[in-house]
Amino acid sequence: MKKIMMIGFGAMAKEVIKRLPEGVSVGWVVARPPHHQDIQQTLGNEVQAIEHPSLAQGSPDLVLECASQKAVHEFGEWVLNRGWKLALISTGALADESLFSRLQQAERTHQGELIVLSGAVAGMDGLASAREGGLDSVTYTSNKSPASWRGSPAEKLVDLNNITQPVVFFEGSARDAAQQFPANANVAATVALMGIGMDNTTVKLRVDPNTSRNTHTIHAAGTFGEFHIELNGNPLPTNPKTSTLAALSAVQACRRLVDGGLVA
Ligand SMILES: NC(=O)C1=CN([C@@H]2O[C@H](COP(=O)(O)OP(=O)(O)OC[C@H]3O[C@@H](n4cnc5c(N)ncnc54)[C@H](OP(=O)(O)O)[C@@H]3O)[C@@H](O)[C@H]2O)C=CC1
Ligand SMILES: O=C([O-])CC(=O)C(=O)O
Repeated sequence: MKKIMMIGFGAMAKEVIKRLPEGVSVGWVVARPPHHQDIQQTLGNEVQAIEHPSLAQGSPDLVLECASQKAVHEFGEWVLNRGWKLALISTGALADESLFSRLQQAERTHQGELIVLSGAVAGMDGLASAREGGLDSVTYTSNKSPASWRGSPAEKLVDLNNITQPVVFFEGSARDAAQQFPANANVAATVALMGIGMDNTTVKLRVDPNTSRNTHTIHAAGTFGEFHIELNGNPLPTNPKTSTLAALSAVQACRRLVDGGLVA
């Protein structure tokens, strides 16, 4: 049995736990104390609810971060310094150059592994392949409902309660998008990491009152040719910001623990 450590016990973590493949179980959940009772009641006393990975008894086969960019800052380096495997969903944390280089250093020094989950988008394998031949431009657009942007800085840029037409309220680099919208634009960072980087990837964030889906569009051009991907994702019923596919990408990472890396 492979044992994973979850960081976070919100909408995505709960969805991942529900869908864990056979042969994988949760050994530890890192969460703030108010969640501990819920964790023990839901998952039983075999699972350790802890405030920090250092409190874990034993070693996980994989640490799955499903929490926040802040959590990557708080725990990422510690986990990699132990030589553990760390899969990130809050990939926007890597827009912080200093954190990214510390995580890479820890990964190299301690033979840990830093995994960027593909999350809510598809096509990251093709984008990474295209990069090998040289990419001229990559543009990523995120289009979501007003509910998906609530609680983000979009509230100050557009009247989410009264819009009648789609509005692009942010256009800039992937680095700025990921840092200014930490709970909404991690995909911008993922696309940047797989393609032409945080400063050269153009990002547009758009609110659309006529959609209930999270639509991710990537346009990439380079030596390989050109591709255009549009992915219309269903949000999780428990969090309209978060696409179901993002949780499924974490489930797939768990499946690779038992099935090996044959199917990427
Ligand atoms: N890469 C991608 O494609 C995608 C990435 N995401 C990212 O995934 C993450 C999880 O999403 P989701 O589950 O829907 O979000 P939720 O807000 O539903 O849950 C996040 C949970 O993580 C906990 N958490 C956050 N920071 C910390 C911390 N520093 N220490 C301990 N616990 C922490 C929160 O605890 P508390 O209640 O105590 O605050 C909360 O329970 C988010 O960062 C989101 O932006 C989401 C979708 C796609
Ligand atoms: O789930 C999504 O649609 C994307 C998302 O929240 C993010 O990029 O942070």
